[in-house]
Amino acid sequence: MKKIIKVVGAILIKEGRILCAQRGGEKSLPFLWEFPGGKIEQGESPHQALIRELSEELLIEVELEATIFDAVSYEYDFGMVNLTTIIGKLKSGEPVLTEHQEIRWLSPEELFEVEWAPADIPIVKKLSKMHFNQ
Ligand SMILES: Nc1nc2c([nH]c(=O)n2[C@H]2C[C@H](O)[C@@H](COP(=O)(O)OP(=O)(O)OP(=O)(O)O)O2)c(=O)[nH]1
Repeated sequence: MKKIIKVVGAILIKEGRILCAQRGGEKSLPFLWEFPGGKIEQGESPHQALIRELSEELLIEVELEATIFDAVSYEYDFGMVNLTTIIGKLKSGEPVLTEHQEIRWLSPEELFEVEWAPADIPIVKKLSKMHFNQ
């Protein structure tokens, strides 16, 4: 039985575009693209973990939707990632890269121009067919 890694990622929307982040080269899944976020710590809700992670890794404050957008599981060689995603928007600050290699605001139809972490594919597929007004 693989270890279960609970992760939460943000689908941050601005002017119809989605914030996409490229992982660093020294991490697991090097240079693949992901939704910014990270591991949920003991006792945290996904929302609490996401607010903490985004303030730590991108130095931003966000407003999150109350409901979960989607959740998927993917078995990597290092463990089973349970990825929960939540839609939100920037409340203050502009993203500052402290861990990521690069960030891009991509429109839904541009999402597959970058190479995503395998766990994210079903979520990215769903988003690529959507349209965001703000
Ligand atoms: N934040 C985030 N992580 C993702 C996504 N998709 C996906 O497979 N993951 C994986 C990568 C990591 O294994 C884990 C997230 O943990 P983390 O953000 O704390 O990762 P990390 O690179 O600092 O940790 P590590 O795996 O190198 O120990 O979930 C995603 O969209 N967003």
